[in-house]
Parts: sequence; C-alpha cells; structure tokens
Amino acid sequence: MHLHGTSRINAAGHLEIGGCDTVDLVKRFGSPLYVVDEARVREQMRRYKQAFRETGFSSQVAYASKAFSTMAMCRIVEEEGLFLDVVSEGELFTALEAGFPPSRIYFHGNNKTLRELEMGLDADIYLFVLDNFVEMEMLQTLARSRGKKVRVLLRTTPGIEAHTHNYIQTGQEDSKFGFDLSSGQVLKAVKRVLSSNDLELEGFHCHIGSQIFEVDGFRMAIRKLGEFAEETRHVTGFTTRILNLGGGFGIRYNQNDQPLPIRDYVKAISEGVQESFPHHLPEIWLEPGRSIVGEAGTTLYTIGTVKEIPGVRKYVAVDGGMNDHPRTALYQASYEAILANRASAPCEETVSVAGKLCETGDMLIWDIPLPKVNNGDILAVSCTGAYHYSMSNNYNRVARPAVAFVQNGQADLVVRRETLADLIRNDRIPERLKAGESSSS
Ligand SMILES: Cc1ncc(COP(=O)(O)O)c(C=O)c1O
Ligand SMILES: N[C@@H](CCCC[NH3+])C(=O)O
Repeated sequence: MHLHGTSRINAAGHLEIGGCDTVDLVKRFGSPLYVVDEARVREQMRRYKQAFRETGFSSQVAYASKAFSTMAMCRIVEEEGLFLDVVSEGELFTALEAGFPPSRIYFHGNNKTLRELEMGLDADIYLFVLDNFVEMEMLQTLARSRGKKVRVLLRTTPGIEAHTHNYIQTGQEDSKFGFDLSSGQVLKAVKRVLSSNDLELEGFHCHIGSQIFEVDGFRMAIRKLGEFAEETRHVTGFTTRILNLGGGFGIRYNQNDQPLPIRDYVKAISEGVQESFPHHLPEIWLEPGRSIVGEAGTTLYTIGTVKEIPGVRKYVAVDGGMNDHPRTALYQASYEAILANRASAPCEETVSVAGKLCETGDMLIWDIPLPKVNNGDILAVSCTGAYHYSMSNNYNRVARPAVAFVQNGQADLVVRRETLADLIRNDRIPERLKAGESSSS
C-alpha cells in the first residue's frame, strides 16, 4: 500500500497516521473507523492556493462539501481560508452550525428546493449557482420579496464529458445539470438574469467530471466558455467576472492511477483562461473535493471470518462493508490495503476483502496481496477520505462508523459512532401495532 501524507510504519510495525498508532486508535474508538490525516487535508488546500499564487491569477478555491462534510471539516476549510460549495440544506446547515462564514458559501444543485433557496438567502450566502430556468424564477421571486439583489453564476454544460483516463466530446451533452451551451440555453439565461432587478450575474460555472488525470478536458471546456463569453459580451455587453471550472482533479487510489500534481492542473487551467479570455480575465474559481480529502482518509477494520474456496478465491471478511465503503460496488473502484497491526509483514497470499452485508456485491477489494491474516487483525484501506463517510448508509441496519481526525500524535473524535439507539431514533410504532394490542387476537 502506498503510504500517503503522514502515514508511516512505526517501530512496533504498526501503521501510524498523524503520529497516532492505528492499532491504538481501534482500541480507543473501535472499528470500523475512518481516520483523517488533518495535515494532509490542510496541505492539499494550501497546494491549490500556492499554485494560484504562482500563476499570479486572481482566484478562489472552494472545497466541495459533498466529498466529506462534517462540522470539524468545515472548521478546517474556514481556517485555511477557502470558500465552501454546498449542494443541500444539510451541507449548508452543517457549515452554518460550525460557524463557517456565509459570505464564503455558495449553493449548487440541479433541484434546489424552495426551502433551500430560502435558507441560503436568509443566511446571506455569497452566491447561488443557477442550474435551470425554474430555479431562476423561484430565486428571483424570493429575492424580490426580501428586497435583496442576489449574486448568481450560471452552471453550463459545455458538451464535454470527462472520464477517468480519457475525455470524450459529446457535442450536445445529455446531462441533468446546468444550462446547455450548444442549444443556446445559456445565452437565454444570461439575457434573463441581466434583465432582472433581483439577480446579479457574476459569471459561469462548469464541472466536466471527477477523478480526471489530464488537462485536455479542462482546456476544451475553457475554450468553449471563452468563445461563449466573447459572444455574450458582443450581444449583451456582459463581461464575465467569475469563471468557476468545478472540481474533478484525480487522486491515487492504486498504482494504476497517475494524477498530475495540483500545480500542473492549476497552471494549465490558468494558461487556458489567459488564452481564451483575451479581452478581460475573469477570476478563476475551482471547487475540488476528492483531491482535498481523498488521500487523507484511511478506514480501519477488524478482520473476522475467512472463507477459502480451493482453487477459486479466499474471502477475508471485515466488520464493515459497502455501507461505509460504497465505491467498489458502485464504480468498480479499486483500493489498496495493509494489515495495520503487522504493517511490515511480507505478503504471502492474494485475498479478496468482503464486507459483512447481505449482498454478493458487498466487496471492498478484489485480489490484493496480504500477509496470512488472522481473526482480529486490523485492515487499513487507504484513500477513503472522499465519498465514503459522505455516502455511507445504514443498509442491514448497520451503524455508521466514527470519524477521527489525527495530527501531531493527537486523535480527536469528530463524528461519534452511531449507536443502536440511533438506528431506531426515527422509527415509530403506531398504537395498533404496539405489543399486546394486535387486532388479530
Ligand atoms: C458541481 C461539482 N463541483 C465539484 C465537484 C467535486 O468534484 P471532485 O470531488 O472530483 O473534485 C463535483 C463532483 O464531481 C461536482 O459535481
Ligand atoms: N461520488 C462519486 C463522485 C461524484 C462526484 C459528485 N458529482 C465518487 O465517489 O467518485
């Protein structure tokens, strides 16, 4: 397993993260446990800011909450001076409760509810990324009734669909997100916003995909948006002030993944903007999620049962599964792992790591080399910081794990483990179904 960030193997032969022995972490907090290397998270945030400083471009970096949203995470985003992208009232609530300044929050989403728009407006967030005409009408009405003028970006779909290792140009993009560029929807949206007294157009947004390892897709999107912005300037006189190019920067889940350094993405994007916006340079905004927090996360599991099918496969089962680790089942994603309690032991066999849930597809890792495992060993799966806790669920009524931040030898619980009581907290038994009151008796 590649050792990311502050991960290392200590004198006891245990995996250590943020100066904390992971075997001790499991003793203290139980398993499964999400561990987040705080220094690594901060380092990634600083890399984006530093990269923009080097290009000399006016910029903002926002963290995409969807990757991993907790109150402690919002505090870190706040301390590091980033903006925050939220896509739901839950993410907004988390940020506000954590004391994150609304003036650095903006709201995304293809189907924001009335309540969400109201919540954002009443909190005085920085802006809304408008996704469609229905929402535009709703926001306009709400803004007018509050006597507010609201900043907006228009989310565009520029007809580029980026995938993990390649990108394809789709022309007319088939997407539920945003205003379509090629059919003229964006220009129509621009005209409507400009004619509104309640909305203030700041610029454009696009997000071409996630886990991207190259810069060509970004460059193509910038070119298209540059051409569009120029046309818009001629037709309406509007000059783009903010160009938000989304997130999507890839990370290293395993040895096949070769992401570019953050500096390279930022440099290519900045150069692209320079070329494609020759008359007026907009402020460049990015909203990375995965690349901020993904490699900083490690999940610790306790190994339980082992099933060997001679000549076929050896299944090693852990005390979690697709409810805390959904990306293998969802995207056939591939991960690396080591035994945290015997981190230097040589690998002796190839096994597949299964979860404990009642699904054949409940697999964490197919075919990885490990030492011979024993019941009670601790398995550390790396690169689980993004889209793991945030996508976790209670399938099979399994409680969600705890999350601990580690730094400088200190571990802080930032999300407590769910309890059995949490699992039934929202359940109600109607009077007629209460024990001893059955109508069939
Ligand atoms: C609009 C938008 N912005 C930002 C992100 C964050 O992407 P990533 O985590 O790949 O950086 C996403 C998710 O793909 C997104 O849909
Ligand atoms: N949840 C996805 C990424 C979706 C990003 C949000 N648009 C993943 O884990 O890779």
